[in-house]
Amino acid sequence: MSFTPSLYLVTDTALCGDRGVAEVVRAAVAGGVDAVQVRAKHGPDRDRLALVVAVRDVLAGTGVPLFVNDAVDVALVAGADGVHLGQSDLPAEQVRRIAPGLLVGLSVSTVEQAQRVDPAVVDYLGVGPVRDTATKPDAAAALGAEGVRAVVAASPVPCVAIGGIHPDNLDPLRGTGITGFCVVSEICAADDPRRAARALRNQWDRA
Ligand SMILES: Cc1ncc(COP(=O)(O)OP(=O)(O)O)c(N)n1
Ligand SMILES: Cc1nc(C(=O)O)sc1CCOP(=O)(O)O
Ligand SMILES: [Mg+2]
Repeated sequence: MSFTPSLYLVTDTALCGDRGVAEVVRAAVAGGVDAVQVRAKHGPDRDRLALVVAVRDVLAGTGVPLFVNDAVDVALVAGADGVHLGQSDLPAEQVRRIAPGLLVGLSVSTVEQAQRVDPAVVDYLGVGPVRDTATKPDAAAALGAEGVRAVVAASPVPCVAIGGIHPDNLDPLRGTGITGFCVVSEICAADDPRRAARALRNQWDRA
């Protein structure tokens, strides 16, 4: 299956606040989000699993695929659709071997990393960061739109851009070859996540 989302939400539990991640996801999907990744970097696996299951239940019947950040075991136990791996996470080859039913996403921030991707084991790339972002202080150097274009050109699989993407800097990403883009804070920290998602989706679809 080819994974080519337009608007991919990556969750941040703290930014979602008292509303909870699952309710923010529900609103964001109503606004046009077409892929979701649960990214919970802190806390016990039991809590991570409960969060993924809650989001899975919100997404049931919507057709929106669910990814889990980093944790292949949690993705399998929760019945998620895929896992997103970074350059320091488990190698994609091994993950594909032990979990052939999961979609696999991989983070890249250089042309060389994209050139090394095996399309038999990786389904899509997260290319970033586009801009510096407080959401991931340990991200690589910002690529800008031209950097994203170069990485996408080197990739054998579909790419989404990530990192510091907001309405005021989205348009330059058009024409870089990405199929879509990811946001965390623009939706998770929004007063109205549905409206924020709808605005991003309309802006992107207005190609
Ligand atoms: C779609 C997408 N792209 C990139 C990332 C970043 O993954 P990683 O480099 O492993 O960093 P953490 O998210 O684990 O801090 C992502 N999560 N999703
Ligand atoms: C999770 C993540 N990965 C990145 C990468 O560059 O790989 S940047 C990032 C955080 C993106 O958050 P925001 O939309 O709030 O800037
Ligand atoms: Mg990771």
